[in-house]
Amino acid sequence: MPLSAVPAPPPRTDAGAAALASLVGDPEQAMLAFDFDGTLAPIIDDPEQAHAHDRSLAALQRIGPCVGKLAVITGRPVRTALRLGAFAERDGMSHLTILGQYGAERWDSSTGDESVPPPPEAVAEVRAALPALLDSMGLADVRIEDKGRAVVLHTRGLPDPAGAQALLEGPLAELAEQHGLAAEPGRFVVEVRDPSVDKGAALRGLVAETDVRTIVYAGDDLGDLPAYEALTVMRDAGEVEALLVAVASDEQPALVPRADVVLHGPDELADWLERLADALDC
Ligand SMILES: O=P(O)(O)OC[C@H]1O[C@H](O[C@H]2O[C@H](CO)[C@@H](O)[C@H](O)[C@H]2O)[C@H](O)[C@@H](O)[C@@H]1O
Repeated sequence: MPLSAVPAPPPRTDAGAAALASLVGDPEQAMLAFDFDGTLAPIIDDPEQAHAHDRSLAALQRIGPCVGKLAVITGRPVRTALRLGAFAERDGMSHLTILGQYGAERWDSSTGDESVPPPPEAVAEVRAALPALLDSMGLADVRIEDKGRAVVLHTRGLPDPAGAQALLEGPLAELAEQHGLAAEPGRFVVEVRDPSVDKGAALRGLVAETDVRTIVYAGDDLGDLPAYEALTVMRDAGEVEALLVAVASDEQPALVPRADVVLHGPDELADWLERLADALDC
């Protein structure tokens, strides 16, 4: 692959460079998979107002027809991801699968079919207990996002978001455990949900059914670590080539040491995707 065909910055690992060469050399055998918030969509205070980055979407519309698979693997419900990314209305996305709520939900652009199983009753029980708990902790201003299968407590926008999150983690873990759920931390959020689904299993399932050889995965937060882990295991076993992209932030550096390519925020991901579209000549 000529140097000019490598989207900058080049991978800092040999395994990442090999995966990028495979992607550019044989895009039909490749899957590009993305987290949504903090990766495709810039982080903002109100989760209802988040939107996918225009330039990333435009680049993906160019890239989509050239590759075997596009995927969005997100903590968002699929219907929310569809609304915030307007994925169903876009050209070039005929190979897109959205796996929502960490893989519990699914939508495929090729058929328009969506699978949204009913939420566990335990989540509604936790949701009902939250106002009293937050009141008792002096944290009544915490934003509650009810996703049906999960409930998310947001501390972004509070005067001390990190302090409020630290205060919440213990009591929420206890409440979640009482209901057979788990409290998972993220970027100024704690999410109470069923821990039996994760992005690693979701990604593995999609790889198994699509027969792709090269996978790119881009993420920014702790919920993306299982996808990194799954790809690392598959790569080390020689099953796939994998390129791990970290969309890094001061808030969450956990993915950086494990990434092949480190980008700083969704704007830099948009730049990288535009260069990739040029390299693929799509
Ligand atoms: O898997 P993802 O697509 O990254 O979804 C994970 C969670 O992201 C959302 O929260 C994050 O984005 C918000 C909007 O920018 C921001 O306010 C918050 O601080 C971030 O943590 C979302 O609201 C959650 O439901 C997702 O679980």
